[in-house]
Amino acid sequence: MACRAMDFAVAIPLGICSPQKRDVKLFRVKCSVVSLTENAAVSGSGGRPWKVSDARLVLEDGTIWKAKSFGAAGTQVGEVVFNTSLTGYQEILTDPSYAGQFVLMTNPHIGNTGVNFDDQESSQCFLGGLVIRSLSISTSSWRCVETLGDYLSKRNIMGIYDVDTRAITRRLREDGSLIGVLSTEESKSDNQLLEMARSWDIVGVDLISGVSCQAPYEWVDKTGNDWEFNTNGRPGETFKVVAYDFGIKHNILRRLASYGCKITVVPSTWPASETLKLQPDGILFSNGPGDPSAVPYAVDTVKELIGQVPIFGICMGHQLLGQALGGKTYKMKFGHHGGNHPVRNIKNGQVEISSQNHNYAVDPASLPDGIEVTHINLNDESCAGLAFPSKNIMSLQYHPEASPGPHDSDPVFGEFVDMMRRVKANA
Ligand SMILES: NC(=O)CC[C@H](N)C(=O)O
Repeated sequence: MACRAMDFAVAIPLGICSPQKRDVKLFRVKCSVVSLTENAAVSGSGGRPWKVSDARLVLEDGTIWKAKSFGAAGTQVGEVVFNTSLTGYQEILTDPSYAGQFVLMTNPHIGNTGVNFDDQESSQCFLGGLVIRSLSISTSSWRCVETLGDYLSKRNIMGIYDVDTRAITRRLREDGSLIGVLSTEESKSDNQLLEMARSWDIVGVDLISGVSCQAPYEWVDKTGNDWEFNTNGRPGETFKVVAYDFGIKHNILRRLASYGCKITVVPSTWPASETLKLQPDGILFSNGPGDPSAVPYAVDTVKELIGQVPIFGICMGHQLLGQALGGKTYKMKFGHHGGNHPVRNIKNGQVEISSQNHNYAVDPASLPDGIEVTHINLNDESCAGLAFPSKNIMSLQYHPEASPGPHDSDPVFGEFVDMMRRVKANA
């Protein structure tokens, strides 16, 4: 890695700007830049380590936010959601549940650790784009293999920076998630982009079919020894799990493998009858993008499998279980997205600091008798977990596989294994 001192022009906002007009002052500072190669530091114009060009984010409420682009150029429509994680931008970029969405990071400083290929949650970026306040002018991490900008460019994902993310977040908190259009194309007028935003919708769209695997496969990767944090109580026996891929994150598979599961991953449309032929000890319904009401075929599959073998649902999987059990899901105002959301585990009274990414939730009042709410989101008291003990079902609305710093939610994988062991022993 090469390290050199360079001059950079840095835009500093003077006070709070209106969305239409930025009042910025440029001054030059001396910075130390760590680049991946001698040339990579000057991949953009004017000696800057990133490409600089004008971009706009046009929201369906008619506001226009001037920004600079990095990553891919073009025009893209999506739903804007804000994520309160301080870091983990790479896991966010590769979480298939963000398909169709622009992720706005509330942490203003993004990109400083670059990107590595070990932390990916899937092999692709499915999100619509990334919206950040400040793109780090230097990249420094022993694990880094690429800058964030280069990573996005190669994957044709748009990013914008130098935008007032705090003001947009406040708007989303007041008005709820909004559809927006990101564009680097000067030929498109503001009105054209606004029209695009207003004529697009994410509700009712099956986004799962675009992210699920095409054919079943066996998961072989394990949580590497360096990263393993839970070596206690590992069962000696192996449990066969079929994992439905609605947009599955690799760490769900790694944590299941770490707890002794042998996993077959199957596509979202995989018939229940074929799953039962594999004689699994348990079934996992994964996370996934979009509206659970847009995938009735998945709800039908879940219905057919309920009561057959122990089931664990995560996020979209939890929502599909909620519907399959006769309950309703609803769209939240701006959802939960971040690595620092408190959840109360009602079973043991403990509070878990959790990773979350969802815009829909299960309405617990709509569920039939016998189903228990096991977890509550402490930010808004919404349902964060369910159990249906008589049918050996458990589910979480958030992401126990994520390691947003704490590993508070990891033991739930052990609970799933215990449930499979119990059922196997009584068979
Ligand atoms: N992470 C997920 O599985 C998200 C579920 C669903 N797409 C939602 O937004 O609520």
